[in-house]
Amino acid sequence: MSVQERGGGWKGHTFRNKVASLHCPLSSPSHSSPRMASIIGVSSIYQAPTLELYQRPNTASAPSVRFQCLDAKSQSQSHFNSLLRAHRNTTGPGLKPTHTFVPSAVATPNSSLLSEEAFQGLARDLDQTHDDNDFSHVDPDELDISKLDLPSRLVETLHSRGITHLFPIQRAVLVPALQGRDIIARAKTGTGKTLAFGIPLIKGLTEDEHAPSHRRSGRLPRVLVLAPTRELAKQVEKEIKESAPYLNTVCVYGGVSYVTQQSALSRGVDVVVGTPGRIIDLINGNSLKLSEVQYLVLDEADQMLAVGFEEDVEVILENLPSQRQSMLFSATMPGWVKKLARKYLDNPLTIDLVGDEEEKLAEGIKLYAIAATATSKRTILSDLVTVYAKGGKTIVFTQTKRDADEVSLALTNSIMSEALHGDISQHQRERTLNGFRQGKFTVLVATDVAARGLDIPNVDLIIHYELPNDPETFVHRSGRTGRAGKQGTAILLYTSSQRRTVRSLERDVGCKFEFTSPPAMGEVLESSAEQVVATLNGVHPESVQFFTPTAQKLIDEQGTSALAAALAQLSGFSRPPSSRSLITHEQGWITLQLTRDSDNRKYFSARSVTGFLSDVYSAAADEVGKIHLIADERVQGAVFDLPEEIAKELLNRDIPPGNTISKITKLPPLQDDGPPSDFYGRFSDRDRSNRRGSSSRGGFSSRGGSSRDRRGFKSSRGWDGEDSDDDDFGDRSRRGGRNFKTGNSWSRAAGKSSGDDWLIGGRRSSRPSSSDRGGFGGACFNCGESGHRASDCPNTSNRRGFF
Ligand SMILES: Nc1ncnc2c1ncn2[C@@H]1O[C@H](COP(=O)(O)OP(=O)(O)OP(=O)(O)O)[C@@H](O)[C@H]1O
Repeated sequence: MSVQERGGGWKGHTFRNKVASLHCPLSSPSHSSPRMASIIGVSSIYQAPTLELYQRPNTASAPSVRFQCLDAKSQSQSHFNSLLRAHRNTTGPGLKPTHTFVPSAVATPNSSLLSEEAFQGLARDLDQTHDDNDFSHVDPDELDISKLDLPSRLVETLHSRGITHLFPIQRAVLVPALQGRDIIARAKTGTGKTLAFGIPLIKGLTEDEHAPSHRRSGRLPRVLVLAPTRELAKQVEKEIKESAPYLNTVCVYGGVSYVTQQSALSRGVDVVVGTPGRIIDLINGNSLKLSEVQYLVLDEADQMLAVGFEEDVEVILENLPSQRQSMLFSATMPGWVKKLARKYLDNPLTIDLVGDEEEKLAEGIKLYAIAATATSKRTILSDLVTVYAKGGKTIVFTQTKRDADEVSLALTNSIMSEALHGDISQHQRERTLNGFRQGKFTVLVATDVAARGLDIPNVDLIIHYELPNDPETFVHRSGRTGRAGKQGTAILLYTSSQRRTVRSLERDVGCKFEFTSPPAMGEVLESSAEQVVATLNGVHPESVQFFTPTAQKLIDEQGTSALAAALAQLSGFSRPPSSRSLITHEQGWITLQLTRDSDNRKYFSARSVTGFLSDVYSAAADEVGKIHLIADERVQGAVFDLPEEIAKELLNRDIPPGNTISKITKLPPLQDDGPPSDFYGRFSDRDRSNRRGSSSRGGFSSRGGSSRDRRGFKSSRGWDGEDSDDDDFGDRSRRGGRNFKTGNSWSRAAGKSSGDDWLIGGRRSSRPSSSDRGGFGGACFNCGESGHRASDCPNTSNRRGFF
């Protein structure tokens, strides 16, 4: 412990290796200004900052500061008080408090608390005190829930759930919440926000519990938690119930009968968790009375806005007693949430564990980006699951309900999978989520309604089957893995015309993707075999005995190939995997590479490839699929797809000298995107919705409201028409609430409508093929001009000897 005197004031206290730095001297005579004394850092959250300005008698200047430490542990408090006494002794006796203020504080990601004034003052004042702000070492005792004076029943149940130490957001919220402060908080996904408000609420209710009025039947709720979706509400209920089974917690949400909820409420309740729509219905039906609510929690407040609950939320808040404590959790702070905080929260403390930190994702999530086309996505999906999830749980996010159904159906051939979206009945959703939680199936294909808040333990892999609507959605989707400090993987599938959007996503989210290719067949086979081997451990020893004699016989006869055959059969590869394009991943295609000697300075384009093919083997020119130029200035070359049989034949043909053609197993770096539109026949998303018979809405819809995202794009989901899943997970749509849809503009900006790769000479080309036209569509391989083959090249002077 040290007190440093500098220049008539004091600069900082080191307290049990942590720093409570108080910035003095207070040079301004106007000591009523909070700016005069700023707490620049408090390492222990137990030292909730109350700042008192002291005025020396008979002097108009140099007021002193007292920093009051409100600590859960009296020992710490008394230590700190002696520190303050020491300080007072150095500055003289007779100080009188003139002004007390409790600064709004902001907890930084390293879990220190900084006053807002201090934040502002930091840039101005922080000079040589950097070392003082190293808060990295936190006394483990401060996190140990058995040492925090929590009710023993709560500690026991938390322990039985494997929860022994607080997570940072819980640590940061606990003391101010116990002091009764209103709180606005934000932390990364999966970091334990539910218990951050849950633990102080449960403590408050548990201590009250012995009051007779709090045990009587028919008692009114003292806690109200508002959640934007039914699933989130149920999850909060589950977390509170599991942590405090002795309290009566009731969850109310739409889509199910009122009767059960009404009778649960009438029996007496401590905590009500629910979606705003159903809560209002129950208030109107006189089944829910909020007159005794002491604690309000608004979970995922910004999502309330996104799903159109803002009016309902305000109506509910108007109905609450004004004497209450409120906590608001929100990932972002749109205007409405700020307004809500100003109007309904009392001098809230802001606890922000994300701050300006660039990386908005929880640590431990490894990110990959893989280029794919609409067609190839389907083909590679099961390979991605096989290789990256390794038999664990995967959530695949689609934009539309229809895609969720279709993708799930397509996957079911190889991997057990279920869809989850707003068109599925509430009961079925619950069955699906329970089945997924329990591992009855391993792949959940969901629309964005499942992105926020859902806590499914041990999800190993997230696949963004389509680009998310906005960076926040990306963070929330990805945050379904890597929860509670675990590791996870998220893969973003994008079309080549979306590459720039992927780069913007990196900037916006502050993350880095590893750009990689879909798994090669060898990796898929290897992972499949590993997973099959892992399942062998689950075979009962008695069953093994039955098969041992046959196994022995097979090994004697065939050696290891017998076991290999069994593994191949169990992996679903009883037949060898057919060849697959490296570009589109379609089966039955082979990707070849053509390179031209670098001393040949002629212009090389995709048309040069078709020209080459028609000269060497015209069937290949007719059948060629995608062509991509190699992105290496030193190499004149391209990769292209051919049907398997044609490719084999081409490889047997003689080719002009100076050229090399080969089958490749890995793509070289390819030149970046072509035009951002696909005029070669893949359905753009707009086309796709028309194809499905969706009534085109003739542009972007915002159904009852519009807002702008931070790029200034008008919010709407645009193309998805009625198929988009704008969350029926709450009760909003039934109540006719306004439906703000954020951000599809972002994916529009992402080139969502444009879709496919640059395709020249493609077999899906809407342009007539060379045979249709009876002419030649490629460029002459000799002179580079279109309309003729190299063999017919009129530019004889340019003709190479070969022809
Ligand atoms: N202190 C703790 N120790 C161990 N596990 C914890 C602790 N606190 C919470 N958990 C577990 O961590 C998981 C994630 O918690 P929670 O769902 O509250 O996260 P969240 O921050 O609300 O996430 P999201 O932003 O995605 O909604 C839950 O399974 C929860 O039981």
